Amino acid sequence: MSGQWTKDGWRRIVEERRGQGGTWEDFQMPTYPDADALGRVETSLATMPPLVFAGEARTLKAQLAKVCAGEAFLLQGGDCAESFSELRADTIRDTFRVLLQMAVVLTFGAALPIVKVGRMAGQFAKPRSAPTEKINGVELISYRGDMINGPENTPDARIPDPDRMMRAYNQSAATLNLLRAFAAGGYADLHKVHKWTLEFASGSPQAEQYQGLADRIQETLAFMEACGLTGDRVPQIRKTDFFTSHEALLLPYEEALTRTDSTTGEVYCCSAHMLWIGERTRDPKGPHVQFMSGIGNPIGCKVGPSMTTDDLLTLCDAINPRNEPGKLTFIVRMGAEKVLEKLPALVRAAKAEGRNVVWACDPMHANTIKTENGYKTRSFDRILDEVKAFFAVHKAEGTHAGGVHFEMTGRNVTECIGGSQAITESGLSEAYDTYCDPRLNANQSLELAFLISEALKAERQALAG
Ligand SMILES: O=C[C@H](O)[C@H](O)COP(=O)(O)O
Ligand SMILES: C=C(OP(=O)(O)O)C(=O)O
Repeated sequence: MSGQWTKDGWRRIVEERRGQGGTWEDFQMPTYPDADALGRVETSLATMPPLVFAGEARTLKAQLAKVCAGEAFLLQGGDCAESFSELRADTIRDTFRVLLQMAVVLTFGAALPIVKVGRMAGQFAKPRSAPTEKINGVELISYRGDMINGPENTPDARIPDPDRMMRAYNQSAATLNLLRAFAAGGYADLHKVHKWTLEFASGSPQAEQYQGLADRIQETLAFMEACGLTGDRVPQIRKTDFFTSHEALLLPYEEALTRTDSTTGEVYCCSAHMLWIGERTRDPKGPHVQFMSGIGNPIGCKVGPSMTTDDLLTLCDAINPRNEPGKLTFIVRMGAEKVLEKLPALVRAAKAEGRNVVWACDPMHANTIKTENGYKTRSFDRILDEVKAFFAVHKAEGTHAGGVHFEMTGRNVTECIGGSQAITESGLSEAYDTYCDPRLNANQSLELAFLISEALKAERQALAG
């Protein structure tokens, strides 16, 4: 990137493309019909309080540095797309508690701290394969997430509306407020490990397996307390760190929430602790990489099968020029076979060049299929295959399989097929509620966590010889 970075520098790239006949949609952003209204929203967002504090983003970076060193494991998960109509305390709580359950399960397998990052409190913008979609024979502007336009199948709903950014900001603030309260206010206390089981999940094989684990944790806590190691002395027993993340796709919003940290003079995007760049917008010369190259937050970057080693190293230079551990997480989403074929060269190149990166596996995005009855879905087995392949590559390369990234929900949806609940294609219609892509439900998420936990345990035992 040439010249001094500024938070609006990405606009030059968009304008240059527009000068050549391109559009905002070329960069997965909308063309707003009312430019004045957009300007007004940007100005007022820029005066709103930040959603996160830069010091929290640095804490996450420090925890991710431990992942980079093989001393921790990253669990990142949440909705494909958050929605305005589903802002409810129980929805937030249910996703949060499944993430807590998964973290407990993974801690046992990895014998490592689990860094917990939600796709929550800001995941409102979606990249799409096409600018329009045909619904019941009518061509509509594609739905791009509640922060941009509405999901209803009418031409009016699909018009990009900048006021939606303000609503996304407010919903993110409310969600984050509750997440902070849950994380530090007693809900995440390990003594409550039994209470985290969701009512509808009780009786399932995962719930039973989880209850067994919860019993062991209760016994361990009683033993620790007998030894004087109470929650007052070990704060991790009573509360947890929980961070937020989303795809930083809508750059006018991200720019408006970008601030200079008064304690360090560094610039942070204060819309979330961690931001990621999507597979469709990771062009090293594109506006998204340009924007992300100047902010101090930990950054994720999706890595699909077309990633070249040159681009990977260029992205390291652009996003992490100081080669800080914990700054850059590559989130690999290739599909099971392609991971085995394409990931080794990328891992080898980063290793040979001494690049400090976290490697995480997103087994969702390259495994989407469309069923005969018209649903987008993902198969539990394919998801598991991709995770296994990701672990196998890192084992062979002598690198740390650092984490996992899921689209999941704490609700009892039927969007992905398979798992021990054996959801079938014909059963998808029972509770198919996603606004974009299919999510794992609570049981499937926990089941996957147990299977990954076994893989982590095997890795640990193999290393111990
Ligand atoms: O979550 C990822 C993308 O937004 C999503 O897969 C795009 O879906 P589409 O191919 O239906 O546009
Ligand atoms: C759009 C997403 O993923 P990808 O960029 O990998 O397709 C996502 O994670 O929501």
